[in-house]
Amino acid sequence: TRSTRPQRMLKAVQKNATKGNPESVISAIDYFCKHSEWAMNVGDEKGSILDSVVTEVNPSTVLELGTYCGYSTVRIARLLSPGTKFITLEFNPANVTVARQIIAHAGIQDKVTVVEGSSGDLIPQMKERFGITTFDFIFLDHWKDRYLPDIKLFEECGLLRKGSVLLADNVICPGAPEYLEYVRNSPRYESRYYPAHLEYTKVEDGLEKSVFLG
Ligand SMILES: Nc1ncnc2c1ncn2CCOCCNC(=O)c1cc(-c2ccc(F)cc2)cc(O)c1O
Ligand SMILES: [Mg+2]
Repeated sequence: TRSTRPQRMLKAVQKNATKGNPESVISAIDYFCKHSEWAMNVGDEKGSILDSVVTEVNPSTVLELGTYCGYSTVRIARLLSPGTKFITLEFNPANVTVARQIIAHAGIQDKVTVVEGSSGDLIPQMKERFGITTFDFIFLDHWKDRYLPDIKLFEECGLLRKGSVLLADNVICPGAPEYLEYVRNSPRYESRYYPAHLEYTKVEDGLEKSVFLG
């Protein structure tokens, strides 16, 4: 049967990227998406903003919601200090399989744990299953209508501390209007919008960075 887009992306990485070199994996995926097939990776423009926020926060604990093929996972992991606890959640088992292989090709498999499941089920398990007290940095890139319920879940589960940074992809396209309204109007967050474009297109999109104030 016909391969899937993530499988074709994996083949492109295995063919064009140098094993153990995260930068070459990132470039190979961006090249594939620009010249072969568009895919919903955060991409290079928004990816550079992601890089700068991760570098600024220098987190000890990281959570990513929505691994997909592992592109942003590799972007984040390559910037983390040794010993950082990094967990990424992916709902689709076929994507988990592809992501693990792309992450392994980049050589950062020891820096991150890929967990299969939905955010609503897994977030309440973070403390008991992974020994997390709070997350320093959270990247939201999963179902856009889960952003708001999940940020409330983080609060309820005591997974945020004063200064925790949440960075949300696609707040314009596909959009997360209820999430934006919440973080921009809540006294418990300091929010800032980073304008950019939908990955590999000229369509307007951007990232919202929200700092939990405690
Ligand atoms: N652990 C978890 N818990 C819950 N749900 C989970 C999960 N893990 C995965 N999922 C399921 C959702 O995963 C994918 C979410 N991402 C997107 O849908 C997305 C879509 C576009 C896009 C598409 C078409 C256009 F025309 C324009 C834009 C662009 C993006 O940058 C996107 O990120
Ligand atoms: Mg996205």
